[in-house]
Amino acid sequence: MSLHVLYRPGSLFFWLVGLLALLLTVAIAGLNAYQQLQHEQRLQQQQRSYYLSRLHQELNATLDAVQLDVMRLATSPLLTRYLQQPQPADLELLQQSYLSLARLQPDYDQIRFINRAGQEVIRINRLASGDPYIVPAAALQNKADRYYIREGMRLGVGERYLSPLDLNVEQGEIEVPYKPMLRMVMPVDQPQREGLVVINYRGHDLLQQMGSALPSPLQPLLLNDAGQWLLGGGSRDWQFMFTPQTGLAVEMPAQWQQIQQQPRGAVAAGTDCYVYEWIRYGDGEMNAPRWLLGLNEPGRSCSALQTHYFQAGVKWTLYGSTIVIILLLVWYRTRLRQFHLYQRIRSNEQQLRLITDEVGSGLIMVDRHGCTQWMNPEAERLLGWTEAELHDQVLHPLIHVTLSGEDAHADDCPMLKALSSGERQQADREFFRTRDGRSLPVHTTVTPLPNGQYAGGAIIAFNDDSEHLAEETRLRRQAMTDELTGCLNRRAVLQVLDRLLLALDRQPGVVLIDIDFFKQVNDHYGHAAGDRVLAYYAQEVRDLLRANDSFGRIGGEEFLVVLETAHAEHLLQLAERIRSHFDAIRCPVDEHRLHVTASFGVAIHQPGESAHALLARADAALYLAKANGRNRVELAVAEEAVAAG
Ligand SMILES: Nc1nc2c(ncn2[C@@H]2O[C@H](COP(=O)(O)OP(=O)(O)OP(=O)(O)O)[C@@H](O)[C@H]2O)c(=O)[nH]1
Repeated sequence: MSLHVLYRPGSLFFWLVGLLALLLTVAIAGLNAYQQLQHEQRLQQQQRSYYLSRLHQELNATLDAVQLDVMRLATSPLLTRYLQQPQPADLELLQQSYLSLARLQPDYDQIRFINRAGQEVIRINRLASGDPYIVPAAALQNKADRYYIREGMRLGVGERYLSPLDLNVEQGEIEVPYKPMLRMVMPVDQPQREGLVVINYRGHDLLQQMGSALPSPLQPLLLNDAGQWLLGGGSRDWQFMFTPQTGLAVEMPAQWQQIQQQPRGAVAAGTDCYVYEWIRYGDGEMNAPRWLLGLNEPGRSCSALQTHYFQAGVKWTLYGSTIVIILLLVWYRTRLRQFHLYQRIRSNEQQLRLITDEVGSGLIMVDRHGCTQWMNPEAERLLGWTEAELHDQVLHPLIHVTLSGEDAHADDCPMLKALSSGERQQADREFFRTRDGRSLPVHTTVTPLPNGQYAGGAIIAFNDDSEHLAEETRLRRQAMTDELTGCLNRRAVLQVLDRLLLALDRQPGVVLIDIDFFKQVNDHYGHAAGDRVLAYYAQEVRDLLRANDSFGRIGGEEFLVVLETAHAEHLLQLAERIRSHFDAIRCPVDEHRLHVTASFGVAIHQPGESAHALLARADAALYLAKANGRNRVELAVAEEAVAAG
């Protein structure tokens, strides 16, 4: 009957579980956001690498073509022959071949062969229309003071030199419109240094191609080794040609520091993000400047992804936490309800226990097998057993007995009937064996239990019926007893006779006793004295009878003795014994001692004879005794004898 709960709502355990769930949610949201971020970062990295490599390829492809041409010109057999034996015809052939190349490559602004003294030997220029032409010998200049000539002369055999990318300067002035220019130089060695082949490459197309290599809104970036803008800086492009102190070193020194230290990376530039990579064209035989190649992601900060996923992480953490908190609240509410319910059940249980403790009936609960599960104090008191002693004991064979104290049959057990039928059983009179072996009369009701833990079991409610039984017995006895004399009354003694007549193996006999002249006792001593006489002689008769004999008062001063089995002689002897006893004794009434006699009519039952006929014959014998002088015994004659007489 006791209930248990594991924990209260709001207990430490509850909040620990809640906290754990919250932490778990935050951890899952965080981990998820972190994994997503990593995935996105990988994708972003791949995308950036891809776009950078496209720019790089664009640059390489263009410069490879220039390099191929400069190498072809520098190692030309015709040039070798001319240098060994200078012939005007070979010079002209060389000029024509340079001119042809210039026609094929419109981006080649100039193609020159310059001797080791820095003097131009062959020079192809372009007109404003773009058509190439051979610069006449008179217009050829000495370029020994130019930086690219000095750089070229310092190269080893087979090496090349690529100049920085800058704007073309003509006669000390920056040519307008701007003409971005690269110079690729390769020495000519036969085997000693004879001079240099120089191709001036116009970078305009290359920069344009790089500009269109990226999808919008990405923009290519190209800066020189000093961080000065060549491409992608808008108005800052080529600014260094006019003002040397420009570029990233000036614009954003902190980021420039980082850029210089890292071969590749990304830096924030205002609201933009610059993704960069340091590159250098060519292999080990190419002496080329370092460039900063990059792409600009306008309007997108470098930490956009982290910010996005941080915000997503925070958002999902908030969502998750909200859901967890709602679930916790729902859980808390449910637990609270359960707890209140539990408290109510416990309080009901306590009330029920109080009620069952205080109730005047014994209560026993059995399970479906009839085994005791619980009993109240009254049941313990009535039976003398404790709950612990009877717990799980099969109840019926232990306590259910018959009136005579023998074990009751299972078919007659109301508890077993209720368990098997599921119907309430009521029994007005059963007997339970107490612990000390007494038979306790009980009034019992057995109610099956339909639901709950003990479904299929039953509650046995019983009350001590001892007093009721005693009262019943007293009333029954009273109903059979003659109040005045204490012997059986007329109805009871005649019932005894009727019952005996039904038993075939018996031959009952009767003695009818009538006190003589009783009227005179009444008349002389009073009615109360008469009563006392009646009681006195009735007791005297009782004393002379055996236990099996029945004795009752059937009329005013008339009594009947019924013997279960009798012979005429035996019956006559009994009647005579009573008669002589009456005659011999005196009944004390006040100061008097009364001598009272009686007359007796004796009859033996004849087969088939009714009680009425038997009594009629006894009455006839009594009448005869009265008629013959009273204080005597007369045996009734048999029916045939009466008929014969
Ligand atoms: N005191 C008392 N008298 C009773 C009781 N019942 C009947 N009587 C009286 O018993 C008397 C019976 O009288 P009778 O029938 O004439 O018989 P008797 O006087 O005994 O005469 P015999 O039977 O012929 O010897 C009556 O006076 C009744 O009133 C009783 O319970 N108590």
